[in-house]
Amino acid sequence: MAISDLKLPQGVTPHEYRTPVLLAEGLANDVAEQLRTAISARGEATLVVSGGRSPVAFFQNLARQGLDWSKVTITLADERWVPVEHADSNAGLLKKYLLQGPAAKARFLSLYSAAANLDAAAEQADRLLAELPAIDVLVLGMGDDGHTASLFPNSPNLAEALKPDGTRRCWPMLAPSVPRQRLTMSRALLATANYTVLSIAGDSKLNTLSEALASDDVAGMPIRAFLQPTLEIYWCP
Ligand SMILES: O=C(O)[C@H](O)[C@@H](O)[C@H](O)[C@H](O)COP(=O)(O)O
Repeated sequence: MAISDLKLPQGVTPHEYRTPVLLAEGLANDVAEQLRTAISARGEATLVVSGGRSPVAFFQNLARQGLDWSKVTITLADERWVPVEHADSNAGLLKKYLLQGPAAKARFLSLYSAAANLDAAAEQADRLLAELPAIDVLVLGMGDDGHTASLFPNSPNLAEALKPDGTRRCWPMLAPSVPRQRLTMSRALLATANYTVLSIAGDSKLNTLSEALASDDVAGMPIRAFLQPTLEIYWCP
């Protein structure tokens, strides 16, 4: 199966690449172009990315792009509630692969804080995100269970975090896998992005996407909240 075999809703555009290397290059070029356009228009740009295992090559390619990184604010769609030195920290991943060379000049906003507990950390991140300028580019990933960001099926707070008109920007969430304690941007905040990308690789993610397209039960598979105009889906086998 290829992404061209799926019947995508109007306004959801597939971008197919032959290999993960080509996808990482293509996505980095397109994201950089969006950021340059935002800087020309407003004098600044805001990028929200996801963590996980797959975005490393994309981050490395993006860090090499010529743009005025001092005008870019970067933050995460979601974070594991662990300090930046921890192997599972998404901020740690960004520091290692994206905030390097000229891209180290970007302003990074961390969702993580060493608060008393996860709820307090989410409240602190919520206050921080009130300062986030308009999101120009959002890059989402997707898990095989249909989660995106840290909007996990069956997590406490999921219904609140998925409210299309919710006013809270960050929620504490529990993932089924370690580290379980997560912080996620709400659906309502994520939905404000001007250019939204879903970046996925491999057949199993394509099967998950196909399953997600077959129903509109958003709580069952939170990625469904984003399978609507406008979304750019980057995929490679
Ligand atoms: O911190 C995280 O884990 C994420 O932001 C998460 O939503 C991720 O994007 C998906 O789990 C897909 O991860 P992979 O792309 O590594 O498979």
